[in-house]
Amino acid sequence: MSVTDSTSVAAKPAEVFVIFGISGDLAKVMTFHSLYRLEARGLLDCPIIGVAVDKWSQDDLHEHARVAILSGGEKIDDEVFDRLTGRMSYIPGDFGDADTYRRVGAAIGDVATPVFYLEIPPFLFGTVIKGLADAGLVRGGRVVVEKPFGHDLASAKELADELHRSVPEPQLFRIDHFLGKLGSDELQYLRFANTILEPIWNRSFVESVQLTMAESFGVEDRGHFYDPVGALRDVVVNHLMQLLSIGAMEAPAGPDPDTVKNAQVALWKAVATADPAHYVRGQYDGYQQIAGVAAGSTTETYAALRLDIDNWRWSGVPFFIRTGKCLPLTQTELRLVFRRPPRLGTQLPFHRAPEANQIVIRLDPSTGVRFRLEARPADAPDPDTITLDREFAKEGASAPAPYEVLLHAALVGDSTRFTRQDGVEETWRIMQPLLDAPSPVQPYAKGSMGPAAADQLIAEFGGWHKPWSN
Ligand SMILES: NC(=O)C1=CN([C@@H]2O[C@H](COP(=O)(O)OP(=O)(O)OC[C@H]3O[C@@H](n4cnc5c(N)ncnc54)[C@H](OP(=O)(O)O)[C@@H]3O)[C@@H](O)[C@H]2O)C=CC1
Ligand SMILES: O=C1O[C@H](COP(=O)(O)O)[C@@H](O)[C@H](O)[C@H]1O
Repeated sequence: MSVTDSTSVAAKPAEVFVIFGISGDLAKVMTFHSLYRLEARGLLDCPIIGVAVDKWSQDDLHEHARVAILSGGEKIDDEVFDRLTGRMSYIPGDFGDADTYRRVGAAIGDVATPVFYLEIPPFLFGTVIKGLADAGLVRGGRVVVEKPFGHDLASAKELADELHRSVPEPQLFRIDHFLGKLGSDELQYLRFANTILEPIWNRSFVESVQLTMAESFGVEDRGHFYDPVGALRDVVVNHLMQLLSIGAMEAPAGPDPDTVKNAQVALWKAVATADPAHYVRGQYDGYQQIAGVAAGSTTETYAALRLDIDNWRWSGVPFFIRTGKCLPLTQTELRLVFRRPPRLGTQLPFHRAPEANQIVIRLDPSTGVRFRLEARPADAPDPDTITLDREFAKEGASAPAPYEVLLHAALVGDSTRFTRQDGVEETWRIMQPLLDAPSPVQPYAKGSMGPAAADQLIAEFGGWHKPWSN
């Protein structure tokens, strides 16, 4: 079976959900809370078994769940909480010990469709997957794995080879939480459901595209994790490449998971490998003092790069990507900058050349769309740029969080929002030259928009636009 074939596993709902690593940080910040919210919405209907090394009692498990849900900002409804904890149990065990899998097997019984969620460090993926496979537990079920999927192209292939020895590709669900974001859906819908947008979403009308993921916080509490990784591996090769594909791909020819993924992969295949000459790396002042950061570290906390897509839709339109920690705001957006209009043939005595139109799709911190247009306000001497903004959700409205969306999709067996191995390899292929020949890292002040060199990267295309924030 090839890595591009994931349709052969029919979408059967999970009969049991087994979480390896339930004592970890991700479970604390995301999993318990997401499961609670799914329970509240009536979307859970199978037992949940947590597995980790710690010797937790059933009460410990419930207490961890309660603390995690409360610290996620949720007000606990006792009836929902009791229903959730009523379906949860815990198995302590060493991931390297065959007896752990025997006990998991005894707990799940002879179900045909178990779902295993591996929220564990990646060096343990192989051990746990082999343990499950050797114990005959994977069956017709699914194994959900967390990022990172390798640290470069070669290691991504090695990891896949290791996983495929125990679990075929169609049964592997790789999480990229950007695919669970509401904004990713909204961007797709906006693009393909509007007759006035699709015809202009190409090189005939668009001059350049800017993708910004700015974060106002640093990595103070996770220097150990971040320092060997850096911005390119942490968010560009995965999250921002997903966003790029959704913003630039052709409309999928159908809604089934493989057809959607084929459209994404086709887009990535058309992206030229990145050029180190068009790559700027930055590091915020003070980063080196963080616990867990190596002395003299050259890890980037900021990355800006240019990508070129060699296909009929995008040839000649540069895509500029930037992301950074400790920037002035937290905001993620995709911005299309259109070509300028020609000289105006109007008789009106206007002194100002029109600006290029822009369409901005914002994904975070809230979702929305902005149109920047030229207009002639009645009360002004000259025309001006006006903005037409629309938030996609009412303030305070609570949409499903990405992990809620993704865990539910894994439970029901819909693989559309999970990354396929050929896509993983394409995105590493694009970034590999930047890993092989990283440009020198440049310092930048906390609260700035990154190093000045990033402005040079985009200077001939009008510079970076200030992100749309409220
Ligand atoms: N934390 C986050 O916000 C995010 C994490 N991820 C990914 O999710 C996965 C899990 O992350 P996270 O929860 O932060 O990881 P943790 O380090 O908190 O560990 C997760 C689980 O693995 C166990 N574990 C860790 N190291 C070992 C070891 N050497 N031997 C045996 N068990 C071990 C932990 O046990 P114990 O509790 O006893 O240490 C825990 O149960 C990783 O792949 C990470 O990249 C992805 C996105 C966000
Ligand atoms: O995976 C990661 O993503 C977060 C950003 O995700 P968001 O949903 O909060 O926008 C990033 O801060 C983190 O460094 C990275 O590991």
